[in-house]
Amino acid sequence: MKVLVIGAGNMGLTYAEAMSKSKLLKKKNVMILDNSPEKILSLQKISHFDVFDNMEDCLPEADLIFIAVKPYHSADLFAKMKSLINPGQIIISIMAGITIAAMKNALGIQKVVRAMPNLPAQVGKGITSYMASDEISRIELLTVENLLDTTGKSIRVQSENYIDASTGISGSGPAYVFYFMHSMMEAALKMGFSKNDSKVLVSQTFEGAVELFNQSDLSPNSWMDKVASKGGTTRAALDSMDDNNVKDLIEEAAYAAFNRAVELGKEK
Ligand SMILES: NC(=O)C1=CN([C@@H]2O[C@H](COP(=O)(O)OP(=O)(O)OC[C@H]3O[C@@H](n4cnc5c(N)ncnc54)[C@H](O)[C@@H]3O)[C@@H](O)[C@H]2O)C=CC1
Ligand SMILES: O=C(O)[C@@H]1CCC=N1
Repeated sequence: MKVLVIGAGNMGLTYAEAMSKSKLLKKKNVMILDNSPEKILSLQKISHFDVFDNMEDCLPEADLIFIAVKPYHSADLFAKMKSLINPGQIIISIMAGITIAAMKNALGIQKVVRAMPNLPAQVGKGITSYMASDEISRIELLTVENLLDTTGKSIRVQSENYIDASTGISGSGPAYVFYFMHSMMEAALKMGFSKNDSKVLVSQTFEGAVELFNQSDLSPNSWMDKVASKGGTTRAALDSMDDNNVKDLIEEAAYAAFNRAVELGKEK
């Protein structure tokens, strides 16, 4: 099996590396295509898979094609792909918003998977939601799932609405966590800690809290109660967050990303 990744950016490169290191594919079975001359130059220096700058040299060879360009580059890309693609090939798109119907229509093919991964895929801790068109067989679906899982975990959903929704939760979610980390690091700096100590205090707090959560069945609320003593410091912080509607604002932010994903799918 040969896989072509189109777009050697944050996500495309992550998938190419994860797949080429996995037992599913040999290094030489992963191809990567980009149209940026600088990207090609840097890839040729470091990468252990075949690098291409010309679609005609790689697309016809591929059984499976990962599309990892920005949504606003998709129309141009589809126009270039259309005459080279064949109906047996499987497309896996990780582009936010771009629907299965739009890809089928633009490429004139039927076997399409739409997936929404996230950036922790770079360290094998990604979470991907995905949905496949009916024309993908069970065996093909298993292969797709195995490839997606080279970057972490995955869930299959039955409606594309959940792909847009998961964009608002897990796709964009790492940035919300970094936002929270940044705010806590700023507070630590203001309190007089060095940059390095601020970083350690915050990162270890996040890592420890996530580990506690993962190793138990307790809800986040139950864990909050374990940290907060009656009349104590944590209660003062949580009350301040409640008074400022932080919970509602976070929910609103997640919905803003969800709605933007839906909008992206409607843009030409
Ligand atoms: N960055 C993230 O955390 C996530 C991104 N995504 C989705 O992944 C996709 C890629 O995002 P990033 O990797 O962050 O973008 P990026 O900008 O890092 O990479 C995109 C790459 O595509 C290349 N490219 C553009 N047009 C091309 C063409 N016609 N042919 C070949 N190569 C072309 C660019 O030169 C660039 O190297 C986006 O559609 C985004 O919605 C999904 C989940 C998470
Ligand atoms: O911001 C974006 O549009 C992409 C999709 C999810 C994460 N990054």
